[in-house]
Amino acid sequence: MGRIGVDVYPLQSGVSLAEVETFGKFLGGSPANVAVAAARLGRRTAVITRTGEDPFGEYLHRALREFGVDDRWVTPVAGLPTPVTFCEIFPPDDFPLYFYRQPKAPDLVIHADELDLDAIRTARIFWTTGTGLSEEPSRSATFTALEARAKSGLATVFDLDWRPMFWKDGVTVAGDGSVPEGAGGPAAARAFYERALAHATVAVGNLDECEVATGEREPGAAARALLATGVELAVVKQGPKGVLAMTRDGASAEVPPVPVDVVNGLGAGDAFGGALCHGLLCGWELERTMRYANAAGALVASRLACSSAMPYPGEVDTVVREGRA
Ligand SMILES: Nc1ncnc2c1ncn2[C@@H]1O[C@H](COP(=O)(O)OP(=O)(O)O)[C@@H](O)[C@H]1O
Ligand SMILES: O=C(O)C[C@@H](O)[C@H](O)C(=O)COP(=O)(O)O
Repeated sequence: MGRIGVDVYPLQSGVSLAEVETFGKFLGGSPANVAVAAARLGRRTAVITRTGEDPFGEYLHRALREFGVDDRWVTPVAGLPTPVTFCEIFPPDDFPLYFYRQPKAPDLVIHADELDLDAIRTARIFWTTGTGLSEEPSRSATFTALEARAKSGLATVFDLDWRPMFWKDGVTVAGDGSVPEGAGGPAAARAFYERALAHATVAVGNLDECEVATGEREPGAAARALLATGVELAVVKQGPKGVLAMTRDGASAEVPPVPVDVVNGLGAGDAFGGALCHGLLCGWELERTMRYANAAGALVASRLACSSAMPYPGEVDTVVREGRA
């Protein structure tokens, strides 16, 4: 549940958008990418989101269906354009994103009373992200969905997904923990993140995101701080440094990165997420799941796109086996 948009990515690397001449068009938006990634690995997936009532919205429906992702819970919002996202590609580690989500992204207009709570309750995995908490009515809808999951005994993943540009800065959280509508910044985000994590069983984030959510950026301390919010599994992604995961019952797995020639690091986290879902659904032990997700992330870092670059099981198996993407 959450963000969707059209990624308009340069077909030239190492140049600023001012110089790019040609672009490719891809389905994007982190949670939508995660659904695509899990579908590529053979899972039955769906997304809950909204698009504009425009040709890009139509494209996203078509792309979801082509990827095998159920689009029945994707509805149009009249009067708002489908968001587009540009990036610049400066390998190996600089990939600035330029989000065009004005005046408001349709995916932040998800209303709680329009949710199919039966479907949300019974999904074997429910995945949502921090961006959904950045504005109303999406914030309340995200909490409603998470609350519906709370006693399900099924995996509920909260992806910290910190995108500061979606949060309005400059207003601090009031003493009672409430935040005026439209106010934001990391302090406000943390209060909402804590509330979301209280309903989640799995937390996943990169180091910047862990710092926003917990104040910690040393991987072990961040994982422990996430566990302290009540989740059963904390996953700290470290980009080219691999991943650390810890469970509430004391297990941990630290997996080194798979060496890779990076083309575009964007989407690695979402590939990782889809593979994490696959490992959880397979019931694999922690270390195996982390190695698999790590390999899926590295594979997408070696490719230009996000959604259409998500790997098939044979590709991930080969990287796990050979230790190189
Ligand atoms: N340059 C890279 N080399 C090898 N593995 C990578 C690289 N970038 C990402 N990965 C893998 O993908 C995972 C997610 O990437 P990361 O950049 O940490 O997430 P996000 O995209 O959410 O910030 C990493 O934990 C790692 O397993
Ligand atoms: O998340 C977005 O809205 C932009 C995405 O479309 C893009 O695919 C991306 O940045 C993926 O995020 P990541 O996997 O966390 O790098």
